[in-house]
Amino acid sequence: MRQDDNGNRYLVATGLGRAEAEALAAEFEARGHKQLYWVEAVEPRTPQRTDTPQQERPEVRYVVGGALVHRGRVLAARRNSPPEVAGYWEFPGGKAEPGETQEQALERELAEELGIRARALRPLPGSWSVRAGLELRIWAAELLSGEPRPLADHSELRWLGPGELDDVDWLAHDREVLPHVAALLAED
Ligand SMILES: Nc1nc2c([nH]c(=O)n2[C@H]2C[C@H](O)[C@@H](COP(=O)(O)OP(=O)(O)OP(=O)(O)O)O2)c(=O)[nH]1
Repeated sequence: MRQDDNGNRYLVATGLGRAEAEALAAEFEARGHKQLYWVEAVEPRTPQRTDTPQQERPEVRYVVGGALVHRGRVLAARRNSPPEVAGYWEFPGGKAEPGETQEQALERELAEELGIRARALRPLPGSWSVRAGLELRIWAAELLSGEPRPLADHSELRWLGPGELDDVDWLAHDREVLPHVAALLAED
């Protein structure tokens, strides 16, 4: 898979064994300016329906979470709703509106939810299906101004240092991106 610096994700190659795919990804990664390459395991192909009318294919919408890094720590936010995710920790953010880029959506959501100005820096590898037609992406982001406060969707905020990433009960998808977040903290 390849992801460009706008968060657009492309299938580069398929049908390769893990080792061959990893080698190819490493080769592309070494050459690709501002592009991320990685390997994903896929289920064996199932027969595709070819008669699905266009209007039945759901449009994909993105939820963008921000790994907001500041002074070597990342911000975790505890959701207060809806019930199925309440109490769990996430990277604050929300759904992109039609016509909005992922960066714009993240910067708007962080302003609305936390009362801060932040800048989206780059997408971290990975994409997760929250439900049909809704994909989660996590972006690295930096704090430009303000002190985050839980204004809307969260009951609590915590700045986590490199040794504290496992200290909160993350939503399952967010947990998968933690190795990349740890790498961000090491860079900061
Ligand atoms: N914002 C955010 N949502 C996440 C993360 N991980 C994760 O599984 N989700 C899920 C929880 C929700 O089902 C969905 C995001 O919806 P949301 O409630 O944050 O989006 P929103 O603020 O635009 O919501 P709304 O105004 O449409 O109600 O994605 C994450 O790190 N950040």
